[in-house]
Amino acid sequence: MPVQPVQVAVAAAALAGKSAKDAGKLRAAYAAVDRHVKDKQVIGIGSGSTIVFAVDRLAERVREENLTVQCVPTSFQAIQLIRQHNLPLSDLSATPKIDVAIDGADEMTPDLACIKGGGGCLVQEKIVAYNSDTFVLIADGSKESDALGTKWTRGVPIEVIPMAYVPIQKQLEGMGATAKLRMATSKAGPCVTDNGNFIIDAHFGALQGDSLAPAALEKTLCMIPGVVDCGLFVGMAKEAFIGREDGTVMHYTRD
Ligand SMILES: O=C(CO)[C@H](O)[C@H](O)COP(=O)(O)O
Repeated sequence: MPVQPVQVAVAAAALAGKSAKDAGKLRAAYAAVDRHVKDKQVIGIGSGSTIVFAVDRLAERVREENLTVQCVPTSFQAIQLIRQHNLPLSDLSATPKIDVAIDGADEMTPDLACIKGGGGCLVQEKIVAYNSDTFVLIADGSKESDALGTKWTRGVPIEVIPMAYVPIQKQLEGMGATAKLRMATSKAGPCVTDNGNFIIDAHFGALQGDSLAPAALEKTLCMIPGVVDCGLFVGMAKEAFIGREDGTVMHYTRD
């Protein structure tokens, strides 16, 4: 898969006080917005900490260039971000065809397969990505990996219907995974997604070999009754912008 460095223009003020990691997220986000966003587009807005920088840049461009865009959110967090920046909020009913969706990732391989859902928004993220012409990942350099499951060891996030979580957890353990029900922070009990479901984080080790290859595992997981979707995104992203701590931004493209 081709990968090459790209130039990104970022004002020094935007980087002031940022850690090298956050500066990497910001540069990646700006690179994606500057290369992909055009007037009159419908834009999918991902979730997480990196997308915050992308929405900042998007709002800046909309103001400065007088762009007309529609924003389709992937989570309640994304709705709030869109509203806070006074960007036009849309949804898949009003604008079912998305021109470009931009989103973060928890771990990504050079073929642009990734694990998503660290922030618990994987279901809507996958729906928005699937309905976009171009799905672009943005991340800092800590997300680059040779094999999924080796850097992001918290497990593949799997959104499940609450009444089914125990049998699904047992089935995942039978497949050799460490499967944990994600618990909420600042609230007693499980983490409840924007869709009213639970999340099981299933760590299988490195996702390699016949049955654990990301594409095969994604299909297997999604076939389990009660699973709504999983955080393996395979063959979806066409490009990725990765902001490394040395200040470079690497641009990955998939044929
Ligand atoms: O999938 C996600 C949320 O469900 C995020 O995109 C992913 O967790 C990356 O987050 P961050 O940008 O904070 O590293």
